[in-house]
Order: sequence, then structure tokens, then C-alpha cells
Amino acid sequence: EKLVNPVELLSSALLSGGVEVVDLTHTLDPDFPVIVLPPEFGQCARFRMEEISAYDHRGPAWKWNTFTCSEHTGTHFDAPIHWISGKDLPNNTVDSIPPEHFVGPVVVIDCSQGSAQDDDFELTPEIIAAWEVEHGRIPADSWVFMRTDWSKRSGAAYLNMRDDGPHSPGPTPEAIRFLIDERSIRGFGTETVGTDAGQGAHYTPPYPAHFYLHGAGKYGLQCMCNLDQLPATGAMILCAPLKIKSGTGSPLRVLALVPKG
Ligand SMILES: O=C(O)C(=O)c1ccccc1S
Ligand SMILES: [Mn+2]
Repeated sequence: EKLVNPVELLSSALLSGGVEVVDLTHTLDPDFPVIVLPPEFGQCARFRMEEISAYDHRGPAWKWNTFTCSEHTGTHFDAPIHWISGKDLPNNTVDSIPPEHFVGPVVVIDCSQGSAQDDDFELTPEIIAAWEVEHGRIPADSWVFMRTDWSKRSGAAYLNMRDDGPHSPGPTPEAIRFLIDERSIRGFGTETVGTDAGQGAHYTPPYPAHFYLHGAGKYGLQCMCNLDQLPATGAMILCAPLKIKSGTGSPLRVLALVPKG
């Protein structure tokens, strides 16, 4: 009998309402917080927009703007070249990553309860093991999202800066190494401003998610929202960054396709 064409199946499911498209992206807005590094380092630019014309003398029938931001502003993608550990890998920039890496399955590990009680909540190998007992082994080349409901925070509570720097949840070095070495994930995604915990600078190595993910040619997604609308397994994501020449990352629209019913 005729083999089922998976693309036709997906198209008909999308057209028939059998697939929900969930937007995991924050609006690029000058008020959306960006990561704040220690003052001696270069800083991430917030999003800015400047009008070129608006149906006026500068352009009678058209409206358009110039926008500026960092590659790492807002909901964005991290490429391996972003971190020193990935600097010499092949295809490590947003314009050279194979496009098939921007579409794939995602699993969601719900750490929202722990993160509600502890700003520095850590995703550990033990939590991953317990998740796999319930949901099965994390498939190779999956994206793994750490749900913390941190995207529901606004203003100062999102970066949650204290005297010793930001405090927000993230993975331990052991957890991120397990996901990479034992589960060969595609990438790791968070709602927080970075893939590392706010206090990530104090781990060994510092910023372990960045160090190990990008050193292994894996990717990061950060500043996402609506992870609470995703199932633990069974969804897929589209996460294609802008094709910036030699780019280390880019703001992007992250969309999840979630089967209905
Ligand atoms: O990738 C990022 O946006 C990010 O989180 C970051 C950027 C630069 C330095 C440290 C970090 S931790
Ligand atoms: Mn980044």
C-alpha cells in the first residue's frame, strides 16, 4: 500500500486543527531584560527600534524601522562558537549549522515547583533519572527544555539580581554532561535569561551549560515562554536562527508543534 508521506501528514494535521502551534517567544521589546555580566565585561544590548519613515516625507507610502540588538537579546539561539569551548568546531556559527538541526523533537522536564521554592533550583542527574522513569529515555538528538515558569516573572524579578549577582535556576555540570554524553541531545533550552543558572559563574567549569553544550557542538535556547503549554514528550520545535555571517547566536521565533487530543 501507499507509504504515508510524513510531510503530507503534518500538513493535513496542521490544516485540520490536529496540531497546536505554541509560540515560545517573548516579544522583542526595549523593556525586556538582557543578561547583565560583571561590570568589567562587555554587556548585552537591549532591543532598540528607530523609525525610518511612517507614510510621511521620509517615505510617503511606507513605514519601516531600523532595529538594533545583540545576537543574545531576548528569546535567542546560542551557537557553539558563542563559547570558547566550541570555537574551533566545524559548522559552529548560526549560518553554518545544518538546517535540519533547527527542526526536531523536544522533551520538557518540569522544574517549576522546585524553582518556585528556590531561586537557585538545580536540574540534577537524579531529577533527569526520575523523569525518565516516568516518561521513558530521552531520545538522541532531542531538545531538552527545563521548565521553571521563570517566564511568568517580570521586571527585576526576572534577572533577580542580589549583591552576589543573579539568582535563577539552571542545570548542574553533572546534569548537562549526562544529557550530552549519555543522551546525545541536540540542545538545551530555558525560560531564564541564559542556559546556565544565575550563579553559573561559580560552578566548575564556570557556566557549565555553555561550556559543555557548545564544546560538544550542541545549541542553547533561552528566554523562552509558554513551556507550561508543552507536554513532557511528543512535541517538536522549529528554532531557526537568523542566518548571520559567522554569527554566535540570534533572536528567533521558537515555535512548538503539539499534537491535539
Ligand atoms: O548566552 C548568553 O546569552 C549568556 O547567557 C551569556 C552570554 C555571555 C556571557 C555569559 C553568559 S551566561
Ligand atoms: Mn545566549
